[in-house]
Amino acid sequence: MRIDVITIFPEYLAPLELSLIGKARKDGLIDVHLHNLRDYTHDRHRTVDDTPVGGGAGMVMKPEPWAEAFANVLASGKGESDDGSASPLVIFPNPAGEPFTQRAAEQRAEEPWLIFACGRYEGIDERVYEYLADQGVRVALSSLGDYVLNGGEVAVLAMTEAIVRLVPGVVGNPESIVEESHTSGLLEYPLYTKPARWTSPDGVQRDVPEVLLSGHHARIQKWRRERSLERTAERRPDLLEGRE
Ligand SMILES: CN1CCC[C@H](Cn2ccc3ccc(-c4n[nH]c(N)c4C#N)cc32)C1
Repeated sequence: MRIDVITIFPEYLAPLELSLIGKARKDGLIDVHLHNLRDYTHDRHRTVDDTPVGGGAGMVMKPEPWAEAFANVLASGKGESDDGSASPLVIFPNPAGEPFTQRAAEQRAEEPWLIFACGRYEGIDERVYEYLADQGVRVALSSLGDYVLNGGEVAVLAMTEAIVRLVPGVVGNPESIVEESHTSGLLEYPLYTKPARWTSPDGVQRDVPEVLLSGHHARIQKWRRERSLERTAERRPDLLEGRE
């Protein structure tokens, strides 16, 4: 998988060199390229924004630098993708976008080439989306959640982690991405490790649930499913709507 990120803050994406994603890059499972949108400006101040037409607060990102950046990234990616024919999915993190869910992460993990476009200020001139679509580029607007961030970079970090961990070979034990929250459609069951009895700093002796020490896998599996259903009903009843 190739991932390109266009941003005015490439340093925000430094965490993509760390941990699981960093190792996937070293192992050649993914190829990440960062692009500074300001490199596609031609004025002394490297201007990427201007006032909103029609009035309103804040600034809007100008279309010209984005068009130049996409022309460059699309050309460089086509040249480098394995069969040269991969067509990218361009993802704009956007609070007005479709919710980014585990299902969306699974779908994006199938893509050979993703381009993330990080907006800032009040957002990007609408004509950029229209222009890309008219060029036949697949475009998706995805929202990380129902709250307002200051730009797309934090969303790209989260989306990239959720997507890349599903790429075959990235996570050592594929089993560990099967039972987790949201993959099964339910919230994850409570987790415990050793010691079986922990005396917490307040002096309370806290035991691991007996069933987990029984070695009886069917009972353990039943207990875990019951706890998942219980906490999903309590914290996220919306996930249970429409289930059998
Ligand atoms: C006051 N205005 C309101 C509109 C957004 C402006 C900041 N901004 C500019 C580009 C941009 C991209 C994503 C997000 C964002 N916010 N929340 C999420 N779940 C996002 C996602 N994905 C936010 C962004 C600030």
